Amino acid sequence: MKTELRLALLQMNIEAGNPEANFGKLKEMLEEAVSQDVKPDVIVFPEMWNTGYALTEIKTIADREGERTKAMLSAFAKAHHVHIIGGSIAEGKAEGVYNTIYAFDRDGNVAGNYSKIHLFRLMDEEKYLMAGDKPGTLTVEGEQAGMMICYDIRFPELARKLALQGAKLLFVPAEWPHPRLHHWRTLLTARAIENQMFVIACNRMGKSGDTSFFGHSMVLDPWGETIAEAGEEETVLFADIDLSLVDTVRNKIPVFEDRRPSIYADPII
Ligand SMILES: O=C(O)CCC(=O)C(=O)O
Repeated sequence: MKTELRLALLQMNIEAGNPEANFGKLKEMLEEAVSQDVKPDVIVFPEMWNTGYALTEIKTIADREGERTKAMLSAFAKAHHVHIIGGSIAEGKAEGVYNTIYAFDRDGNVAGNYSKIHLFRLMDEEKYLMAGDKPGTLTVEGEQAGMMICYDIRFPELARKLALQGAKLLFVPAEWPHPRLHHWRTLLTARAIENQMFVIACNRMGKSGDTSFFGHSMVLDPWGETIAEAGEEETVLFADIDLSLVDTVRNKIPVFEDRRPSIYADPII
């Protein structure tokens, strides 16, 4: 298993209500990511990349059971022998639409999935989307990893639960808009420092109605240092990480051994 990994984050524009255009854009950016001399080991996309926040029509345009997305991403992962954390999609199910990540291993098998637990009321998500009810985990190169989506990063309990389950990496697809860049950077950095894990956060850029999204996709190491950060433009952000740094940091400052959950933790954490 490799410990040194090259990551590629597809910081893309998303056309609200136009899955055809978004599938086309994603395909172009995937090709760009794998056309480099040094191939990525893991590719990550933003939140709701298939439909954007076209919530009033989301039931009609959501991907039924994620079938189209799974077919495309599984084939790509297998063809290029790459892990894919497939951003999130609007996924249509009998009971409603979920905001769901599908992740794939290098052979194109589904490695994990996660439906957003915390719906963001400022964008009316709770009126149109169903909330997931379980944390999202997977393994990447034999190491545990977790998945959260956008607003979820305001809930440190979820990241801590994933870290306690062994996650060394946390993937965060997002559609995080202006003006809250300070919150984005600070919350991601805090999740990395307090859990001593890599945080890999892929945000969209571009506009949707009156809302503009600032990009600034980021990769943070277990010290909370920024390994890579994009600007506001459409781009593939590359970053090289060494997973062994997680154990180095956890051994140096043994936060997980020093916890006193009997004093302050909710009994279910
Ligand atoms: O929490 C925030 O400020 C942004 C969250 C958000 O845009 C989302 O979850 O879609």
